[in-house]
Amino acid sequence: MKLKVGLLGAGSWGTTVACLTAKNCDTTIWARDINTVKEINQNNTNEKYLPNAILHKGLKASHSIKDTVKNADVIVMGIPSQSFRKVLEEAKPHIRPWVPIISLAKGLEISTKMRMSEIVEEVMPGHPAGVLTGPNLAKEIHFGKAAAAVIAMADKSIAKKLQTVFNSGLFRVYTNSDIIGCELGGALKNIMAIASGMSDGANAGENTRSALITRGLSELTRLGTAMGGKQRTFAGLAGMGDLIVTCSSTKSRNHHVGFELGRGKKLDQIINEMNEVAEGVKTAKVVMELAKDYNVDMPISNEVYKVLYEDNTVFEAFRGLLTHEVGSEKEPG
Ligand SMILES: NC(=O)C1=CN([C@@H]2O[C@H](COP(=O)(O)OP(=O)(O)OC[C@H]3O[C@@H](n4cnc5c(N)ncnc54)[C@H](O)[C@@H]3O)[C@@H](O)[C@H]2O)C=CC1
Ligand SMILES: O=C(CO)COP(=O)(O)O
Repeated sequence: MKLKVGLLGAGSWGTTVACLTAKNCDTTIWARDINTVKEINQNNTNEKYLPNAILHKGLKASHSIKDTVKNADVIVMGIPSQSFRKVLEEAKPHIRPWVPIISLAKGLEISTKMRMSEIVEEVMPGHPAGVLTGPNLAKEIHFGKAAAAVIAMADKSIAKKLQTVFNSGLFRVYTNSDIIGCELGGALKNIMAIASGMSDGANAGENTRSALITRGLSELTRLGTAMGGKQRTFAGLAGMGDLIVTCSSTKSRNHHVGFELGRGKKLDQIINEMNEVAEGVKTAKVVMELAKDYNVDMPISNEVYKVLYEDNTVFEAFRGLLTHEVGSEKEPG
């Protein structure tokens, strides 16, 4: 018998992942907007988030969280980080005991500095928590371009079972037991993507972008390992892989925010003009606090933060980076 997936959140990635799981499992997706529910059920489209895409014909949409999760064998959370807890709490009374809960989100909760799997453990103790992450631009995957991802869970046997839920011909899902590293890789690379976008928007050049990616990897690995992630994870799909794609692609929303900042637009205007989330904008706040808590030097994140929240210009950010002491590449600084 096919497993049943209940997926909460019908944005671009939630809808894309629902189409992937619909190939292997009975999948129901919850959308908070009734028009999105009708559109998915009647037309097999979700134009707001996946323009010109035809969704999997077997995918069902629901406007009821209860109906989406009550019979599910796996819950997938396609909700951005700042709303993740609220939606999970709404779903909680209807989720069956011990059902695994997999996060798709790449961010940290501002008020608590928590990772999404920590929120799952707090709200729903006893349920295996995991994350699906990696270099996965929704708009490419939906249109059938090959990609690889990681499912990270503490329990290897459950991760192995869930591999079969998400894996398909063109979407290759590896397992990893380092959930801390995988979640942090996904959250921290978004800030580097804003930095890289700023550099591209200001026409700084491709050598600059490459330097930002490489030093960004070093920076996120420093914080990530201090917080308990494994060094190897940051060199894998959830770290370097995701960092490269998000820092180099104009399809990335975080890169887009940085690009527009680099062209001189104000953050409020950029956000108001987008109808999708760029998680790095909020994660930058949390990361500056974590850098202090763990006493880790994060020069790129610090400059991004000052552009986002202290009215610094992109020019000042680059000057800040260029005047930062140049250490040895081998040293942590
Ligand atoms: N789009 C992509 O290519 C990828 C996105 N992600 C991550 O997946 C997560 C979800 O992102 P997307 O689907 O891309 O975002 P999106 O901006 O396309 O859509 C967000 C969805 O969440 C819903 N939502 C937002 N706040 C809500 C609330 N308070 N209550 C209920 N629903 C709410 C929206 O209605 C929308 O359906 C993010 O953390 C993102 O970083 C991860 C990999 C790839
Ligand atoms: O995480 C992503 C690709 O792996 C998507 O990045 P953005 O949220 O910046 O679009």
